[in-house]
Amino acid sequence: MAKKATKSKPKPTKKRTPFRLSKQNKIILGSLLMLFSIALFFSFISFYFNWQDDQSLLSEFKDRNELAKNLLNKFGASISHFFMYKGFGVASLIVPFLICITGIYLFLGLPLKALFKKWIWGLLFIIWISITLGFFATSSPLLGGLVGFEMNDFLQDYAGKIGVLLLLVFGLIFILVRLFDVTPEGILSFFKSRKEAISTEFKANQERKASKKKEQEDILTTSLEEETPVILDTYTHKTEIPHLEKEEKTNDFEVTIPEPEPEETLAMEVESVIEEPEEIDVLANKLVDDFGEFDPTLELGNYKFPHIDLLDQHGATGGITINQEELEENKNKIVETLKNYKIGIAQIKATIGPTVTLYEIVPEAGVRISKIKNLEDDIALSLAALGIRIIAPIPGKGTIGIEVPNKNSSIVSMRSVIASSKFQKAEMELPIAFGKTISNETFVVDLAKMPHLLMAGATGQGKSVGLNAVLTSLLYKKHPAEVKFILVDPKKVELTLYNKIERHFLAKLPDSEEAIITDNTKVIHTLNSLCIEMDNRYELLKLAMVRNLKEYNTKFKARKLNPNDGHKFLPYIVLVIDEFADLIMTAGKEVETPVARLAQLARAIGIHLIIATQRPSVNVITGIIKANFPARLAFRVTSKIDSRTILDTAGADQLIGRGDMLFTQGNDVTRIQCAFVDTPEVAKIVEFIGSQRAYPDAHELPEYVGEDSGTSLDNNVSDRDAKFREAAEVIVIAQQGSASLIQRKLKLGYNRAGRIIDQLEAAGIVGPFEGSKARQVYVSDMVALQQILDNE
Ligand SMILES: Nc1ncnc2c1ncn2[C@@H]1O[C@H](COP(=O)(O)OP(=O)(O)OP(=O)(O)O)[C@@H](O)[C@H]1O
Repeated sequence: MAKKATKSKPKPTKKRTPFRLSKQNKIILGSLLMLFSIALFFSFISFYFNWQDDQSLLSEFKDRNELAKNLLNKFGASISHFFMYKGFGVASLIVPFLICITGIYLFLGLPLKALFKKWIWGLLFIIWISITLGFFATSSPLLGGLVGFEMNDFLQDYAGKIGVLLLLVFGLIFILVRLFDVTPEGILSFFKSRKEAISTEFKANQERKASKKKEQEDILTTSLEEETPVILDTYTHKTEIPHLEKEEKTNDFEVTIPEPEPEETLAMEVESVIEEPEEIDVLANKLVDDFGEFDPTLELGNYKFPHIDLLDQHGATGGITINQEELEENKNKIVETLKNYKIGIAQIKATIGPTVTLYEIVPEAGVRISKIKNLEDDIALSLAALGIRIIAPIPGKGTIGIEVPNKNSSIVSMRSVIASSKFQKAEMELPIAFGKTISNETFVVDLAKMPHLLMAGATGQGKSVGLNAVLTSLLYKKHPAEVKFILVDPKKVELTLYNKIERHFLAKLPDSEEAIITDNTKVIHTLNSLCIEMDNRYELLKLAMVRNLKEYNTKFKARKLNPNDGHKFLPYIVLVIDEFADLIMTAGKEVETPVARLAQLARAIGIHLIIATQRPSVNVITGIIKANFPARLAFRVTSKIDSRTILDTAGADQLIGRGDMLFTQGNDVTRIQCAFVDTPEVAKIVEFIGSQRAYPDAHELPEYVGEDSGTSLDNNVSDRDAKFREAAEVIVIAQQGSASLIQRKLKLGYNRAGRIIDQLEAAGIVGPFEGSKARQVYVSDMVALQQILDNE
């Protein structure tokens, strides 16, 4: 049975492709047709000049002594006679053209479907030309050929000369309109443009003549006048400052797909799959053809990215200076200290970083690593230095690392990391240049991949500078259309500078005056509003059938999403909270819950959180928050416990401060010297951006109506929105209680739709807010809804 089934399988495919040609055969046939078309063309042309001489030879085709004058001899004479004389006359020249195109299609393996249309049009054209020439050129029958002559004769017998003429005119109009898309407007505009071209040409001619005349006059007058000294204005003011251009993304590597070698033994033909384009794709492609891809940056098309000269060098021009003496001294001390504890060293190597030097040691065989680790304090004591960190062993290297602070640390300027090719060429969604690692490499990470960042550090250790470095990195790489910041600054002083870029880069609640949030209740509203934004975005992603913001925006740019359905380009949103401890202390769960929700869910929809705190204690960085912030950044903290809370390991207590930090995104901990960007530099950058043309307002977040406002459950029939009933019907029909559904179907703004949904909740038609899920609909059908509304 099974055998039978497998045997009968290939039959249908065999039936479907009876005339399929292999690739090689297509090439052979294609080239044959192309050559044949060339032969035809030449014989047709030469037939036109020699037909009278050659005509008598046609009956003596087999006689080898008789030669024709046609370029392709008797073959040319015969075939041309057939096409030109007995066929369509001059119009036959289209035949080699059609054969040549067919040959090219076969040769290149192009789909033959399009060819069919060409042949139909070609044949129509041949017939029309032949009849037309037959009609007009009656004295020279070779122009219209026998077909043209006979057809004319035939048609004129029935429709008369005028009838045939009108028929030919109709044929011409048909061909022009259908084949060449000629329209009356097109003809008019063509003549208009010609007229303009002629008149401008005429004007230019006139001007040229006039200037020539003037020149000649000038020469005459200057030769008569006395020579006067000419004062040249040689002072030119250079205003251009070199700009740090946004790098164009290039794809560096090529992927070559090797052609499969033809199999000799068993050749199998694979039918080329022609994917049927979806209706939406066809429309999107047409839109993209007509208007190009959607460009979110177009509204601020003239926006200039800040240039590198806005940042200072901070004296760090020549990189790191190596102090050989210090190196030798430290090495000797390490060797000696370890010797005191009977630990022998087989090898030692130093890597000099901007603030710290890493001594990598390979201990002699048999030495226990834990023994070295326990000597941390003793080594620090003997080196008489703060901030010694022992990494035993260095992951992936099999050595033990001892990090010793340099006596003279060098500042890593923000300028140097922004200018580094690593940052400039970073193909990341939200690239952040934190600073330099111990091996002096610029450290760049993608915030979109983190996807949230927790920062901690005791006061004065460089947190604010770190935050500024993050914001500066993004300002240098992103257009205002691509990213929006929400800045929360309970300290009220650290982030105020960014007020200047409110209408470029900041997002705020509707009706709120200050874009930088300093008030705790506003923080709660903003966080909840962000949760609403998150739900809305998820809804949009669901509608667009994509999994994340990047895919969504790509689809939107390709015009595959209709803005009338509520779709729009979605910028990344980066929420920065400068002092989280303060918020948690005052607002507790009210802040913790939305932060945790956002941290858990917001990664796919482009909302990223950066939270900084001075006090990394467990009641501030709670378990639920910690679990959702895999990327952590620790500046110097005061105790081992704090270091454990933030990094899950000790080490941050051993840092030396002033931007010395540890970064982890999971397992490995990297020591980085944070890039230094001073307040005046930030001021210059925001001034540069702020002075440019901006959006009319800051990016608006969805409105959040707090529970305290009391409007949510006010079931007052007279206060209801005019669209309440319609909205209720939409919700009941769709059985889905979402504000965005009302928004889309009734074309309302978000706030109004939100209010209606609250009124629907108050009327008992939908259930309460359930986070990212749509509200439950309590009314099952329209009859029940009618009853409820009538009884009110
Ligand atoms: N990356 C750095 N390189 C060099 N110096 C730095 C760096 N970061 C910070 N500093 C120095 O440390 C000082 C304090 O830094 P910063 O204001 O960022 O601390 P902070 O942690 O934000 O303090 P607070 O929590 O009190 O606001 C700076 O004024 C600067 O002199």
